[in-house]
Amino acid sequence: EEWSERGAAVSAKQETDAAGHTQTRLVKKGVKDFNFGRTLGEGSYSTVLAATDRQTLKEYAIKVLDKRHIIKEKKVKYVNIERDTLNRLTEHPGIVRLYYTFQDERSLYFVLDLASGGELLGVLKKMGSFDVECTRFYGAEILDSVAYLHSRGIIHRDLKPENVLLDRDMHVKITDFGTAKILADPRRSASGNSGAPGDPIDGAETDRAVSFVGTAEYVSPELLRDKNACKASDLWAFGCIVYQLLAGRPPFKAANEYLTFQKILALEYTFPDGFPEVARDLVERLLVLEPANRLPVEHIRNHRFFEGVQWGKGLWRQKAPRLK
Ligand SMILES: Nc1ncnc2c1ncn2[C@@H]1O[C@H](COP(=O)(O)OP(=O)(O)OP(=O)(O)O)[C@@H](O)[C@H]1O
Ligand SMILES: O=C(O)[C@@H]1CCC(=O)N(CCc2ccc(Cl)cc2)[C@H]1c1ccccc1Cl
Repeated sequence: EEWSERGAAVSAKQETDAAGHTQTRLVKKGVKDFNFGRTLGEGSYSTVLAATDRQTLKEYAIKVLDKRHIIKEKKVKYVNIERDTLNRLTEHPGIVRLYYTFQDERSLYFVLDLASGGELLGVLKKMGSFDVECTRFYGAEILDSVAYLHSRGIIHRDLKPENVLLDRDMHVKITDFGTAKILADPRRSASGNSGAPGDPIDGAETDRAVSFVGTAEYVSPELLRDKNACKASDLWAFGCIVYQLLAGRPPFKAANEYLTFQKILALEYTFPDGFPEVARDLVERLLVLEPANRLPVEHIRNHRFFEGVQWGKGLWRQKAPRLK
């Protein structure tokens, strides 16, 4: 049988010797336990391959990182953040799950859920834009997943349609946690900050210059202004995504990053004609400059736009709406 502790899974091999005594040897999974298939995609420091476990025939996505490249690019911190974050996010259907990690002399391997439906961005580009029903479904699954991240003290910090993957049943699988922020555990940190919206994040990062800013179109004003990300920063990005699904483009987009940042800080965006009123009200309550004044998760769940959505397990068991 297999069991995994702290993201490292070992499998037990039963062996019986000549005298009929059985031995249980603990064996860590490795490259040889998989048949590697097609390349699913490339990152700046990674290659993601489809792979099949040779014993269980289960399919995975295996993210392979070249150690030399990571060290040269000084990205070791991101690797450890990705591992620590994924190890904390173990039981939500909307988050790409890490089954185990292993390494060889050249590479690091993350064995992850296979999201064979590709990126939400790709689907959106093909459709142009989503109707209200599809936006409601994908918005609800993304929100439910973000609520889980926040409940585990994690801020994603780079939510965007590229990082919302889809599994084979077209349900959401959020990925890309190397740039996430793990809030100090309120029970442990002296500051006892609860990571409430607008609260500065735990001491570690605020002392140093913030090492990371998300993707221009989805960056929150507080990150641009005070270099501080908080849980409400993910809700800003969520507002941008809901807008983008319905409008077919993000609310803040300019010829270059600097002009995009200026639009964000000035809250300079408009709704296209025909943008559904009920969605407009929701977006206007999320794209608010002051993080503490953004609609919190529980109020978003109860917003008219999500009327009729079954939150909880029901959301993840229903069939994804046909994209039309
Ligand atoms: N679990 C997965 N299942 C299927 N495809 C995946 C999975 N994880 C990543 N991919 C695909 O592989 C590609 C590389 O992903 P990866 O997370 O390694 O890098 P990235 O975050 O996209 O790039 P960067 O590191 O530059 O931000 C992405 O385009 C993504 O669509
Ligand atoms: O936490 C873990 O899962 C182990 C712990 C033991 C270990 O040595 N590593 C690798 C640490 C590491 C990180 C970056 C580079 Cl470039 C090299 C090694 C960790 C690791 C192994 C495989 C894949 C990812 C990681 Cl972080």
